[in-house]
Amino acid sequence: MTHSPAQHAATGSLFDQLGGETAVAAVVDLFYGRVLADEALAGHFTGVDIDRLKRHQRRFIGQALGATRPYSGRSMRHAHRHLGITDADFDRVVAHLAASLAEAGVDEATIGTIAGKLAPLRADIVTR
Ligand code: HEM
Repeated sequence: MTHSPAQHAATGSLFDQLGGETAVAAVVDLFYGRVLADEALAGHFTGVDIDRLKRHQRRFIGQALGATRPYSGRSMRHAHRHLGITDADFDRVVAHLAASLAEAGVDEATIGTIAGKLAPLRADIVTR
């Protein structure tokens, strides 16, 4: 993260507070580093184009944080329905995202806010 959240806390969306596209891209890189290193999850990503996935994830997370540039990928249900994702998988992925945000210097309260935005997606992403 190039800016500490505190420098931006007074203005803008959560996206701007975190440092915009550059900061989100850094978090997404850390996030997939963790996910792909996790033996319990890596199998889901065999054969997946990770660069493309990172691009979509940057846009998706950006939008969830209030960026004006819209996410134009598939719905979460459509993107994940063939993957056989369990509740445990979902929990691991959210934990890796939280750890990546912490590693990038995002404070606990903001991480909680972001996790709260992702929690409702469980019903669309978990398929078994
Ligand atoms: C908060 C939770 C999650 C979010 C916000 C999220 C977000 C996304 C996004 C934006 C895409 C791209 C969709 C597209 O290509 O149009 C995607 C694809 C994908 N996600 Fe997730 N995801 C989440 C949880 C998970 C979990 C728990 C797993 C498996 C352990 C997973 C595995 C995948 C895979 C393998 C793809 C690529 C599918 C393909 O290209 O066929 N995701 N996800």
